Amino acid sequence: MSVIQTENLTKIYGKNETAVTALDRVNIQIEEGEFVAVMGPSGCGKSTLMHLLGGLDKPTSGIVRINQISIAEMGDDELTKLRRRKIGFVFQFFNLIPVLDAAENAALPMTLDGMKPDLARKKACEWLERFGMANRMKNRPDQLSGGQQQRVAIARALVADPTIILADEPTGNLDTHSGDEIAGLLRNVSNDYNRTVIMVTHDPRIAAYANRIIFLKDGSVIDETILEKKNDNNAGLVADKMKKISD
Ligand SMILES: Nc1ncnc2c1ncn2[C@@H]1O[C@H](COP(=O)(O)OP(=O)(O)OP(=O)(O)O)[C@@H](O)[C@H]1O
Repeated sequence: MSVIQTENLTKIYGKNETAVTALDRVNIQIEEGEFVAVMGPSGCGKSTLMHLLGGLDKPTSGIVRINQISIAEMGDDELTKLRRRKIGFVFQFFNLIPVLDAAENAALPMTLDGMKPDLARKKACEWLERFGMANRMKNRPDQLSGGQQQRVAIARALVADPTIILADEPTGNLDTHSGDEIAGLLRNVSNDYNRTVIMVTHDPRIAAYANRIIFLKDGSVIDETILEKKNDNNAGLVADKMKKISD
């Protein structure tokens, strides 16, 4: 059953002569537990798509369904609950709070949602331990490497137990080695914990960790590739496709 589905999803910024069509009748369907990468040249609409899927912005026309329910039909309370509990967000620049330690940062969505700090911290620590951060719980962000900070941000995205993770260029601010580790971690989150992960990236090597790649150009889906198994040739295949699209 699809967890996310769009129907003729369209977003136009501005009006009249300044109007920009960022997404043009996009139809995608994403199943439970999939790890999908979204790729395409700069300005093709990747971030716009993520914002609409996460209910952070509204489409000009068309529909986003999460677990078969159109988010346009949700009231404000329901939409807030969806964003807080059903969807976890991961960003390029981690967005951690400098004065909080790793566990407090990862626990934040639960403490903001009214959970007792001790219990929220326990839940956050469980995810941090799974991500190899057991001895870093009390470190503040400035005492952590970029890759470690992104692990904290991913733990924060998962702490409320959402089924969907939306990651916008999660490796964009990391070196090659840390980028690989984070992409591998997101793949494990999808495979081992049955979360649906959608990740924007411009890096073919990172996209090759996904099970499926959706290619966007000028606001439209122009191609899709299913990657059956992780292997060393996938990044090359994806890079070739990207080059063809960009030419
Ligand atoms: N708030 C906005 N107002 C006007 N135009 C916008 C706005 N946000 C995005 N756009 C335009 O919509 C198009 C799609 O932008 P979007 O950020 O979704 O692309 P992207 O594929 O994520 O790009 P990049 O890879 O460079 O981050 C671009 O032409 C962009 O300039």
